[in-house]
Amino acid sequence: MIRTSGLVKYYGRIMALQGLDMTVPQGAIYGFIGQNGAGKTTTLRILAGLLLPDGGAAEIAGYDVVRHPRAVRGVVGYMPDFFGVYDDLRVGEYLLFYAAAYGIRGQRAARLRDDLLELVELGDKREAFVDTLSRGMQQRLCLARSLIHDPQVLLLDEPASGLDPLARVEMREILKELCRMGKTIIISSHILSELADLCTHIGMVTAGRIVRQGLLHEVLAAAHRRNFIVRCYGSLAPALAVLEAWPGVEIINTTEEQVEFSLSDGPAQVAALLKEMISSGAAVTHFAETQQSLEDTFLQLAREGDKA
Ligand SMILES: Nc1ncnc2c1ncn2[C@@H]1O[C@H](COP(=O)(O)OP(=O)(O)OP(=O)(O)O)[C@@H](O)[C@H]1O
Repeated sequence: MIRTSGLVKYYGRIMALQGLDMTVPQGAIYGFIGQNGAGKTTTLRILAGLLLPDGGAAEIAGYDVVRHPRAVRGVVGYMPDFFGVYDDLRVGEYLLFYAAAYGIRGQRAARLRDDLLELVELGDKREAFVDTLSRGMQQRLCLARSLIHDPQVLLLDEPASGLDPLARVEMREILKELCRMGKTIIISSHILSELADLCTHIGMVTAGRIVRQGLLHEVLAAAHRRNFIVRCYGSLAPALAVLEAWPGVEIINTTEEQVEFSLSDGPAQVAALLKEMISSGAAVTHFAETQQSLEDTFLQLAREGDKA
């Protein structure tokens, strides 16, 4: 449905995209996760046909974004991370204005306006001035605007940014409804946990490259190193010496009381490691696994991506 290969984009000397390969299957809600400056907006703008790449290729619903920009704009709805609203324009007029830009007028436009306002739960705000809406309502109006030409694909740049928790839940419910309607959706965010219970797929971008992508649960499972904490009675040095020599161990943090480390091995290796610590003289009082948060998983993936 959406595919980029080796996508490259420069801003002057800055190489914002460094060969980005993205694959988004039809009907997916694809969480496009990356820290500030990773290249999310640049990728989405290229996919929306608003920016030309300097190298590589991108295709949406069979259309090449460089060779068929008009066709691409017809199948894509784009919601930017920053958008302006107009003074002295009512909510209903705002949507009619965008409908007219797509050549939709008259009764058809009025019906569309009402249906879209219903979908984004702004039915009772039709006559309100756009600049009096709350941030969450403006985001939903912008989403309605991006749906005006019934696009198959939605590109949403940080749609939940600046929203309070309730407004986030409302946005999430609308996106799930759009997914049920058969849309393919890319949502960018720098917060993995924000997308984890919404997305079917995930792509993690670091420094202009995708470092992991695929089904959400597969990406998380592949990334899932397990974190442990070990404490000793007396010196930690014997335990630390074993950890430093053990293949696959990454020491995360050492204090006077404890060592925190991560390991990707299964239970047999974990047991062997503990046994080795004890036989090398460590008086282990505590050896336990800690819960790794989604954010930790993301940071770890980003680190692994940087090393690759
Ligand atoms: N118009 C521009 N001129 C110069 N550099 C730019 C421009 N737009 C983006 N960049 C740079 O390109 C890189 C990627 O930026 P991009 O906005 O695509 O990242 P992002 O992942 O969307 O970040 P954010 O979450 O902060 O929006 C960054 O280093 C950024 O500073």
